[in-house]
Amino acid sequence: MNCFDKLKKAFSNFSNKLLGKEEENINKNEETSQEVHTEELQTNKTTESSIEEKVENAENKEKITEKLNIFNKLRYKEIKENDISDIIEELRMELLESDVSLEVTDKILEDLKTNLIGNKVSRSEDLEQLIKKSLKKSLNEILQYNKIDSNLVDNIKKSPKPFIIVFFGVNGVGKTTTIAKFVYLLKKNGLNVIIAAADTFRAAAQEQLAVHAKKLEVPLVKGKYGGDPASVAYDAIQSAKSRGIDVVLIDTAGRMNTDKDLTEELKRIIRIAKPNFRILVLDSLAGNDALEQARYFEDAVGYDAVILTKVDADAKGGIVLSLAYELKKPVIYLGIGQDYENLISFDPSWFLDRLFS
Ligand SMILES: Nc1nc2c(ncn2[C@@H]2O[C@H](COP(=O)(O)OP(=O)(O)OP(=O)(O)O)[C@@H](O)[C@H]2O)c(=O)[nH]1
Repeated sequence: MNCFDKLKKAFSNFSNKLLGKEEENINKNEETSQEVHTEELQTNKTTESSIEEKVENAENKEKITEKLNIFNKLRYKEIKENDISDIIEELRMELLESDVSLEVTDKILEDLKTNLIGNKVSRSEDLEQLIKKSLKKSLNEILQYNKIDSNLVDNIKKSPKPFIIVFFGVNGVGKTTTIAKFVYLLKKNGLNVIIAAADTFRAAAQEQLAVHAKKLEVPLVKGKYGGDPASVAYDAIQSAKSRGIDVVLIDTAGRMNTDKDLTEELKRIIRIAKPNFRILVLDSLAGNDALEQARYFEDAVGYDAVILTKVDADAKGGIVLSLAYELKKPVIYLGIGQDYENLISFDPSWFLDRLFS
């Protein structure tokens, strides 16, 4: 699965540039171009313009090599801010491009500067370790809000029944699909479930959930198109109570931050259903918009945790850090495909391993 690769690459690029590892590649490329050059000379095909090009390439190469040779310049000397400022700026760009927010990027780079500047290193391995240690420590601090004591399924098992969860988020992020995956997970854990199709706004949403409910063999409480979603949630909860069902999952209509009426409606569903747990569903491909959505829903209704969907579609990963650091919200599951089993627990250690393996 390709995910978080961009973020991983940003960190490894920083390390490689500082250690001059890329120089080896440039030298290899240079050898190849020398061979081509010799061939050209032999066949007498060298033109004036190609010579000019080569001079220019050689000059560029010199500049790049000088830049890449940072470690050789730093060896045995105290690292100064000036020595690393260029590659710190390059890392800043790469982190921002990986959906890491400004605030989180600043923290990572400040930590990196604090840990590197003033140090003396004689071996490249020591510098590599120093960089890795600094980055891992920063990310661990950032991700501390992701370290929750026990997972949601265990919490549900320990709590009084029915345990009520409401899912919300903007249109098309994957709420309905995620609910279906969550039903599958709960059933696998021996819990029985009822779904409240409280999206009475989008006609097809009820049918989409009905298909899942049938396949997963769980009861579904539907509402009329345009009807009151809060009463659908209420009916499902009453039904769960009378039938001894463990968990009520409430699907809600997708709503944009501009939908004032739908936001009021969501507040009403929450007031009436009194959920034990509120989940914001975010699309990992939404970039900075996802962070904006997270801020909006926090101000509007508040939530306990995030499920990040479509991570299988080469998610960049920065959003996980921004959510934890800026909103103090944990990501608890990742959607990694469209099948029921494509929902995995998010584990910060797994995330760090993925970035630094
Ligand atoms: N690749 C991939 N696709 C996903 C994932 N989760 C959901 N999708 C797809 O995203 C699309 C939208 O999913 P829905 O579950 O309908 O989204 P929704 O948030 O309920 O949509 P609205 O009710 O319109 O707001 C569908 O095509 C899903 O199959 C995931 O983890 N990975």
